Amino acid sequence: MSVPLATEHLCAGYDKHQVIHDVTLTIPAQKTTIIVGANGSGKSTLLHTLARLNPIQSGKVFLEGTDLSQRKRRDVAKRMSFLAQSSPIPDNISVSALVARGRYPWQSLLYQWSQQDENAVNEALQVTGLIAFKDHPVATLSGGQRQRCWIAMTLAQQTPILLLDEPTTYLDLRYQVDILTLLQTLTQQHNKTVVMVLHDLNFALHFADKLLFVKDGKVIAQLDDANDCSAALIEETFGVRTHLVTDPHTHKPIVVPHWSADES
Ligand SMILES: Nc1ncnc2c1ncn2[C@@H]1O[C@H](COP(=O)(O)OP(=O)(O)OP(=O)(O)O)[C@@H](O)[C@H]1O
Repeated sequence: MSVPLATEHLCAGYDKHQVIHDVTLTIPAQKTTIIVGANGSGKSTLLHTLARLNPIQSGKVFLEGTDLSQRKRRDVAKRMSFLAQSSPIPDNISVSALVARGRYPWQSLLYQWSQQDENAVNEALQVTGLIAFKDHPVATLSGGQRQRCWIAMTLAQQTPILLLDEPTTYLDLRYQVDILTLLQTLTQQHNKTVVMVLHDLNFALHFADKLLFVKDGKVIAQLDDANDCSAALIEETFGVRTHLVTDPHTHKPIVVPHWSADES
């Protein structure tokens, strides 16, 4: 099985401003990789660069063992989908029409809308709990429901690799758990590879098979086991003092911030 995504000495950013510095990493196949780090540390820039939405300044990104920059656009879109932090909603678009946009790499002049496209859209609506809203205009939905539409669109693309930038933004606790569980099911039962940025450290520690800690544009730790996370690493990454306790059910760590200077 080839490595879905990897970087070698990757440097990336905006014009002359370098944000990502010399990052070498591998994304494991059919697992969930979660990128964590402070605001402005470069998580989104890294994810965008993996998705080829940001130019590489130096170094390389490899998609399934081949140089990403050499792959054709449509070919990349069949292998890898990307959910941005926020996107403008097209005017008057319905939920099912937005989700159907996820099918774009599979369409061509010769190959128009098919039963397979219809099934992919319905399945994506089903798993995100949106069937009842399929004919509603997206603009009339709540922030959380809209977010589920975007996730459904990403799922409808039916790619083996999914990159998601903070997919649980706006979601209440139930849908945060539901969406992260759904993404976990995709890796465990449907052979998908998921890479996402997540702000909630406890969800990250629970759901990640691999954790990437980003600080000042560098990946300062790549953990294959959440139990290798330490309060020292969290303090280095976020500048916050914490202690870790073990969840008695999952045996995974839970991060508890030190609420006052008295806690040492
Ligand atoms: N389009 C852009 N043009 C120029 N600079 C940008 C752009 N997007 C981000 N940056 C800069 O790159 C740096 C990293 O930003 P990035 O969005 O990657 O961080 P992040 O870790 O995802 O932050 P957050 O947690 O707040 O979403 C910041 O200094 C930011 O100002």
